[in-house]
Amino acid sequence: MNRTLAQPAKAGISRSAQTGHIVLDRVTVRFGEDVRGRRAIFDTSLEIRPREFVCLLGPSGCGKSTLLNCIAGYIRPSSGKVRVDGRIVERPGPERGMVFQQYSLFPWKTVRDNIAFGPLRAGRKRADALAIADHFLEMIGLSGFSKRYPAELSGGMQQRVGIARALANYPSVLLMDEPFGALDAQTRAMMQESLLRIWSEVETTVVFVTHDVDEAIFLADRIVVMSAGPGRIIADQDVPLLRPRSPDILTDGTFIRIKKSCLAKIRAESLKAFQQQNR
Ligand SMILES: Nc1ncnc2c1ncn2[C@@H]1O[C@H](COP(=O)(O)OP(=O)(O)OP(=O)(O)O)[C@@H](O)[C@H]1O
Repeated sequence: MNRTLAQPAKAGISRSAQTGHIVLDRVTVRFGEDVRGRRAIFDTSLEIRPREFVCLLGPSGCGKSTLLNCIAGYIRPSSGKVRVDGRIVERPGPERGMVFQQYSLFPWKTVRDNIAFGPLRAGRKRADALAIADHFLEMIGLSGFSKRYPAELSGGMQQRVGIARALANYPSVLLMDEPFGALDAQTRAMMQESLLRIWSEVETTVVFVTHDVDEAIFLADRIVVMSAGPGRIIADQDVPLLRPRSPDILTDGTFIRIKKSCLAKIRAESLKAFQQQNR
């Protein structure tokens, strides 16, 4: 696997190769005022190693986004702890970049200024911030679009800018909540390949939420399947497919075996979730 550093020296940034270690220790999240509040996640422990690419799968409403938001620091667990690189997560931070399904770019800023925003806010000089933006624009293949505004780009291009914007903070962890969910099938397939190429150039742990089993297997080193609410981990499956990956692996025997296993688990949990909703 070719995992070279994304030229941080040029931008004056260096990071230990071992950052991006995530530990969830018996995390429960309740929404509501007291212990009778509805539990979205229950007593969940999980360890994700530096630079791992982990996909979270599970039925709708099982707590995937809640778990991601706990790592991001947007939600504080009702009990248990989340640690990233040994530090307890208490609030959002630039070392944990987030990419949402909705592109969430600043519509009034150019593509280049959207990407430069994080480094500027972190106190970098404008010239440095723009150099970082240019570096990531090149990485995502949109150097020719630096002066455009988000509304002038396709959905896939906007999402590439969203990824570049998160990476411009040189995060140790990249959290992605169904980032390709709003894209058509062809664009989505191109984005998956593009993401793997980008990931091969940066030293970042990725936690990626999706409903799409093919997408999860294509991208991940490891797939974590969650139960119907309250979410718990019911399967933790390695994906032993070689990298770099091409769409040919969709017909590989190992791919199909993992797909059957994941689909069976998700179907069983989706049935439970459906029955819970109709009670
Ligand atoms: N802010 C909130 N207040 C109250 N309940 C919430 C809140 N956020 C999420 N929930 C509830 O927590 C549960 C888990 O939601 P979450 O969005 O994490 O699931 P999900 O697996 O990401 O769902 P989907 O796949 O449909 O996006 C759901 O029952 C949801 O209604």
